[in-house]
Amino acid sequence: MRKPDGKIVLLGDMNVGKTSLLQRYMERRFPDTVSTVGGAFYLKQWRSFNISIWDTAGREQFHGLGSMYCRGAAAIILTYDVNHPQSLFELEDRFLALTETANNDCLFAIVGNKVDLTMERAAEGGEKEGPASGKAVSCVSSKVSKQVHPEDAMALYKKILKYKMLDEKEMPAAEQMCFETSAKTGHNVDLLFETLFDLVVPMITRQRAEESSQIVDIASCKTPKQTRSGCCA
Ligand SMILES: Nc1nc2c(ncn2[C@@H]2O[C@H](COP(=O)(O)OP(=O)(O)OP(=O)(O)O)[C@@H](O)[C@H]2O)c(=O)[nH]1
Ligand SMILES: [Mg+2]
Repeated sequence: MRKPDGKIVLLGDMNVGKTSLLQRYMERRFPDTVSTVGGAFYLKQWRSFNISIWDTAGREQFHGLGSMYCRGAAAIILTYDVNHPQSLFELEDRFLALTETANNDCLFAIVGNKVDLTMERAAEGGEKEGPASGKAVSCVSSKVSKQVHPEDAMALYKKILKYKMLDEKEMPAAEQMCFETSAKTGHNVDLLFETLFDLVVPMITRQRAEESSQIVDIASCKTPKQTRSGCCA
């Protein structure tokens, strides 16, 4: 098997939907999942590059493995559940420290999953009227209002850049790197992965160019003339 050219890692608390997002993207379906044990990866061919995408376990007992999976990562997808604020806090508290082993110029995406479970703002207003209007409230939705807003994710993104001492002007903007997704409906899932692939490919190309410029042509190196050592011959 050819060695992958780049690595992307999904991190985040258990149950936020990391495995489901990856399966939605790679297999175009939303199957039943079981909580991940350890980690697993898919290989994605993007243009002429081979990118590995690693799914990790969110369960606390596997936490120690996280930094191993992040080693050499070109991008990390920090995933939370838009209905559980704690899952966003955990990203900063528990998961950010695991990314120390990633590349120095590693990209970060912050992904709020399960938006399909939240109430559409448009559906809240519009047609819906109270008893005083004489119109019945037409639909009773089982959806709940969103607990975490995109601004919270963008604030975390900016915080991460500061923490990593990355220059905000040189990194992609928060608006580009914070996503709300649904692995169930597929909402924004392709956009998430393909935005990252398009950002990671130039990094791989740059890295290769740097590596090849550092290769020393041994054949062209002349053997230095034998000189007598010592200073007082
Ligand atoms: N409604 C809805 N449910 C989702 C979505 N994504 C995942 N789920 C459900 O959430 C549960 C957990 O999903 P997983 O993908 O296994 O979560 P995980 O983050 O991989 O969890 P760990 O492997 O334990 O870290 C499953 O029951 C999924 O079906 C989504 O976008 N919408
Ligand atoms: Mg999983």
